[in-house]
Amino acid sequence: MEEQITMRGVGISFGGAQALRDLTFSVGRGEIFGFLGPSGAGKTTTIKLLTRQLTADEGEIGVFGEPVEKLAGGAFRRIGVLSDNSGVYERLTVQQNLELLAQLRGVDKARVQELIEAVGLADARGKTAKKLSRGMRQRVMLAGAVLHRPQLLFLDEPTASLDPGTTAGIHALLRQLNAQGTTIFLTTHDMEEADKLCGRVAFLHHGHIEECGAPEELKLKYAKNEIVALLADGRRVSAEKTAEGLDRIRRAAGSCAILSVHSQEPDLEELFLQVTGRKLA
Ligand SMILES: Nc1ncnc2c1ncn2[C@@H]1O[C@H](COP(=O)(O)OP(=O)(O)OP(=O)(O)O)[C@@H](O)[C@H]1O
Repeated sequence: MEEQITMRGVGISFGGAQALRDLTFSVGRGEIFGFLGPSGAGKTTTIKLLTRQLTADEGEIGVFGEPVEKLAGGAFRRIGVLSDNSGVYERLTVQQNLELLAQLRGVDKARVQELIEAVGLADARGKTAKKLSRGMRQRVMLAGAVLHRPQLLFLDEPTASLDPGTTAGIHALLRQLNAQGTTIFLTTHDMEEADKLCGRVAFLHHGHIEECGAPEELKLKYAKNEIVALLADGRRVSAEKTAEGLDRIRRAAGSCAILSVHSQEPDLEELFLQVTGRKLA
């Protein structure tokens, strides 16, 4: 798979405190890659390194197959970023904000209309930015980040503290962009979001990747070697996930019907706790 992002042995410290150490991972073209970690784990710092807002103390960083320090202006036009630094002009309306950006990026106005609809702001297009709710503002910034159909999109906690409806709308837009070819690097501490959206996730803990893989793969890897049967009399019987375990359940059930047998798979939240010893939020 053509690599859009690579990091090898990357480290950075701030005033003697190591924020990232030996960070090594890559993201291939067309992926939605989730970078998961609690507050302070180093997620934003990683995005800043990948977008050249910071320089690493050690290691190699590549974007579009080139060392990040060699990326020229043209390459940056293929990148979109939504982060804490993203902003809107308070006195301009939703539409004016996006039209201004479109003009700066040489994007046609029809794309602005298309995105205003896609992020569900058609009714708010004439509202000035200072009157927007947090969720609306976030959607304007997201529309701004993807106006130019970037090949690679960095999203720093795109749905943090948004209501479920707005979150679902943003997820739909991200899936659509991804289907059209945009590779997405997304930080979050919402495990459900990661599970729904991401093909692969990395668990970041104290500036280091502790685990990386497809959510389903990780769930299987850390699945307890256990099956649980639900019996018709309401009992739950658990046993080892082997032929003997199944026999044991049959014996325990006796003449009682076995309604279901499930293997115990952890969700990503439990997995993160298991791998890092720490809760995500
Ligand atoms: N410019 C800076 N100067 C000093 N310390 C910094 C700077 N930027 C980040 N840090 C420190 O580096 C560590 C990682 O911060 P970072 O913002 O990358 O975490 P994060 O995972 O994005 O957290 P959050 O989810 O709260 O945004 C933290 O300990 C933070 O205090």
